[in-house]
Formats: sequence, structure tokens, C-alpha cells
Amino acid sequence: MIELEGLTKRYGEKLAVDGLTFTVRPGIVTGFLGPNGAGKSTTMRMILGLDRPTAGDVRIDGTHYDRLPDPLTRIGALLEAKGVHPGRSAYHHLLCLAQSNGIPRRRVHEVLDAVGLTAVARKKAKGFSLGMSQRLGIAAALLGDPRILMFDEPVNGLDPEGIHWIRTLMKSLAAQGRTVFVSSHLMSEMALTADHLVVIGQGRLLADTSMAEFIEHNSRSYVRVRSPQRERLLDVLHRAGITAVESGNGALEVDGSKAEYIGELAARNQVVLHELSPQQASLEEAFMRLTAESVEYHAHSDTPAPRQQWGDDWKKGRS
Ligand SMILES: Nc1ncnc2c1ncn2[C@@H]1O[C@H](COP(=O)(O)OP(=O)(O)OP(=O)(O)O)[C@@H](O)[C@H]1O
Repeated sequence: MIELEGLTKRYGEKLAVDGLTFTVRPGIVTGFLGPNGAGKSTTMRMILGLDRPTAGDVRIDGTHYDRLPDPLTRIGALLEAKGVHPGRSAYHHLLCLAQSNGIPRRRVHEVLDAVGLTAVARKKAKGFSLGMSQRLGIAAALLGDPRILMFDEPVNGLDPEGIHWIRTLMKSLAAQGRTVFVSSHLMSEMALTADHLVVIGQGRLLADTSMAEFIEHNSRSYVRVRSPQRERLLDVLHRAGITAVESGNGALEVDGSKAEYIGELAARNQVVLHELSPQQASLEEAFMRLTAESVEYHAHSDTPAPRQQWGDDWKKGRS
């Protein structure tokens, strides 16, 4: 378990992390999300004692990182994939880590095998691709067989097979009862991997909730209906007090009613339906909506900012 209480970090004028209080629990994958510069890496560095908090506190299973006996056997972390001596082989990098932390040599072979690097174990790290470096970083995190694992952008640089492997690894680590805390900008991947989400913006906590609740509370759900008897359907819905908006491709979008109810209404009034599908926004849309106001760095373009786009879409119906 990782517990943060009022965790704060100031760099001069910049408040990078602003009073974060949350708990990362065992047995599930907790996703850590936030726009660029939100303070995710700073938070993770403070968890590992690499940065000293300006205020507040963070504990690993009740103890500060500095006071953990054999820290690698308590918490394993991937922060900076390229943080390996370039002249060292994968095997020697892991062996040095193992020897300085009282971890048996056989564990080096086990983790190299687990991350699929056995064949290149004797190659120097400077020749590694970003994906191979990520795998080596993950091997280092697993080395002490810790109960808590923390990964900063672990899928960065990985190919689809590697991304799938990471997803399976995170889920299996959590299923073993471990605490898994992972940051990522890849929303589609996070939606498939995380059970719980902690979202921050400009250093502040924006959400600490289950994935399902996060999407439900931060996105619009509606029912898409398509009928060859459109006018008749509109009339039936109108008489039932239901508002439908055109979606621009012949379909109608209905907010605030269940698909079952709309289907029954249509059947009762002998309206033929070609489509009746509940629509739920993606994690990406929910994330953009929640964090729209705390995005620090965004490109200027002619496209409206996410929040405006959404507001307008909701009223007019999407085109
Ligand atoms: N050593 C430092 N000195 C000064 N400012 C820093 C330092 N480290 C981070 N910051 C600032 O603190 C803020 C949070 O940075 P951080 O790297 O933690 O964000 P992040 O959420 O990990 O971003 P990204 O998603 O882009 O990796 C940023 O504004 C950053 O510029």
C-alpha cells in the first residue's frame, strides 16, 4: 500500500505537486493520469525518496522509503528507462543491483527470462532500443520480488506485442495481491489495464475513483437510434417527453433514457428500428473533459478546445 498525505512539492515559484492525499491499494492496478506537467513523475520520485517533499508525507506499507529495510524487496519501480550505465550489459546491470541489495544471482536469470531479454542479456545497454530499455527497467523493478510496483509510462516505446505483454504482466501482478501503480498517456491502454484511477491536474487531485465510475461521471452516455420511419419515431419520442437530437448521419441521439425503454416505446407504436445502441464515451474523452482546464501545454489550432467542443456537441448533437 502507498499512502500520500498532503504531499506537496514546490520548485521555486512552481507548485509541482499540491497537497495530494490518496492511497494506492493492493490487489488492483491503479492508473495515474494527468496532462503533461501535472506532477506525476514528481509524485513518483517523492514516493521513492528521490525528491524531498516541501510538505506532507508519503509512506510505503506504513514506512518512509528511506527507512525501508531492503527497499528493492518492498517496492520496485520503473521511472527512467534510460537510467542504465550504457557500457554495462543487461545481465551486469541487474547483477550489480542484486548484489548491492542482497538478492540472489538466480533471480537475475529469472527476471531476464520474465521480460524476454535472455537472448540479449550480454549485450551492452547502449545498443538497446527504447522498448528493450523499458523491458530492462521492468526487470529491475521485479528483481526483489516486491509487493509494490510502480511504473512511469511503462509502454513507452513498446510495440503492440510488448504493450500486450505489459498489460498482462500488470494484471497478473495485481491478481497476485500486489500493489500496482502505473502512469500512462495511452488512454486506450489504460482503459484495458487499470481498475482504479487517480487523476491529477496542475499538481492537484482531480479524481480518485474506479474506472467505471470515472467514465460514467465524466462523460456523456446516450442511446443512438436509427429508423426508416424517422419522423414517426421522433413523434413517438416527443409524445413520451423524450428529446432526440440529429447526429447528422440519419441517426438520432437520445440523452437520459434507457435503450430498453426506447425499444419498448418503438415496439408499442410499431416503429421499425434499424439500430438501438447505448453509447458510452471512452476513457480518453472522459479524461479530456475532466482535465481540460488544467492542461498547461497545448498546441494552438483552429479546432476548438475539448471543453467547448463537448459542450456544443451535447447541445447540438454530433456531426
Ligand atoms: N527539478 C525540477 N525543477 C523545476 N521544476 C520541475 C522539476 N521537476 C519538475 N518540475 C516541474 O514540475 C511540474 C511537474 O512535472 P512532472 O515531470 O512531475 O509532470 P508529469 O505529470 O510527470 O509530466 P509528463 O506527463 O509530461 O511526464 C512541471 O511544471 C515541471 O516543469
